[in-house]
Amino acid sequence: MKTILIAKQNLEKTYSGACRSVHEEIKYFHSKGCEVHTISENANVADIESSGGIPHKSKRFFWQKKFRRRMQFSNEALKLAKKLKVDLLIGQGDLQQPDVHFIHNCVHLASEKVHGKPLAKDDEMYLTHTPIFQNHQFKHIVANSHLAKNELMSRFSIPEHDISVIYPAIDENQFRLLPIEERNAIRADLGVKSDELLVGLVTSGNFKKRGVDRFFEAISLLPKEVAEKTHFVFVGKDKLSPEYQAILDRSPYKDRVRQLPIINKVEGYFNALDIFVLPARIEEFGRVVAEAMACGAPVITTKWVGASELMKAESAEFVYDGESNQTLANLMDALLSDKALRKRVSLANQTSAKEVYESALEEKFDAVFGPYIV
Ligand SMILES: Nc1nc2c(ncn2[C@@H]2O[C@H](COP(=O)(O)OP(=O)(O)O[C@H]3O[C@H](CO)[C@@H](O)[C@H](O)[C@@H]3O)[C@@H](O)[C@H]2O)c(=O)[nH]1
Ligand SMILES: O=P(O)(O)OC[C@H]1O[C@](O)(CO)[C@@H](O)[C@@H]1O
Repeated sequence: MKTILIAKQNLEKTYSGACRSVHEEIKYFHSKGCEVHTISENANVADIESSGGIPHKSKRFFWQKKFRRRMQFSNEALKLAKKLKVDLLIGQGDLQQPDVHFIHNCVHLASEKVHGKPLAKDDEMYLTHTPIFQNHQFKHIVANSHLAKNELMSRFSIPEHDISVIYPAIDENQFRLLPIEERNAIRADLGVKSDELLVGLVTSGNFKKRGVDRFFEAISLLPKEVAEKTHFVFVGKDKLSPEYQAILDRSPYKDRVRQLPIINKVEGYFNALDIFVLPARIEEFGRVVAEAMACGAPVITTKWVGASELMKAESAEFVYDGESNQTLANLMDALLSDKALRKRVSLANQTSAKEVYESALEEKFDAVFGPYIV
């Protein structure tokens, strides 16, 4: 039996896309008969055990600066790997010398896209990620999109054969189109009347990265008759900054825009929407896009979102470059004004989302991990 150790500093957050990836990895290796251990500072122990993992808590060096703390975590993980005599050590961007690295964030590109400047050389994330890629401190990388793979190849000259793309998956039993009565009940609970429409942006947080400001600006640019029959919602753990609140306060439709709380059954939000919007400056994959597609939402997003790679044919017309808020407004208007178009794009998205169903993941993992677990 092979022993696997998966390291990630934080394994507590249920709304984090990277944590969800770790659960996919645990379930896969467990299903292959491996003994799967995890190490993290914080863990949702019950969840890890129910996925088939054996959780270990690393010491928390909370008094240390962030980067030093990351290095301590990395060392703790390496120590445990030695003790358990693991056959395969898997990192998620915060382990310095894994066998295989799942990369969730392109921190250098993100700094350029979100803040308009290179990542500072003393930034915690620069110090953590740069040596891994520059010094080739891995045997293989799993990137969560072609966008991420291309970035790693072009910035760090990593050879193409060292990187596989495996899109994060969606649980098709959770993220699916609900019966119309249930969808209508959720909409009614959200205060949407039968002749009104609902547009939403759902994310884990980091509103600037996800372009929440662009969403607000575009709402203001909608034709009055369209905006006044539509509700707009955004979901994420962050509080609006004063700058973003000011954008909203200037909007003629500010009373139609609301933040909704993070809830367990997030698929209810996707099912309630007439359009899902993610005008992100960068999103390496963006599970929320795939989840919204599987729940039948037409999606508007940018070419800087990895999951836009799933959007085909007519749906691909709703992938834009992210720069112009007028373009975003026009795309929203086109969908809000045309029920038949919404229906076509919804059906196309539901079909495309099948590419990332959890049931299709085993084959993709086999291709990468087969040689490690035979
Ligand atoms: N339960 C619950 N989950 C939520 C809620 N809001 C968001 N989430 C969940 O939080 C997850 C967010 O995942 P991503 O959209 O992928 O973003 P991320 O947390 O920043 O994840 C990072 O890693 C991912 C996996 O590689 C990447 O897909 C992503 O681009 C990013 O780099 C999704 O599964 C989404 O359903 C909520 O209200 N309730
Ligand atoms: O959203 P989370 O769960 O904090 O994880 C984000 C990911 O970003 C990193 O902090 C940097 O890539 C990783 O360590 C982690 O896997």
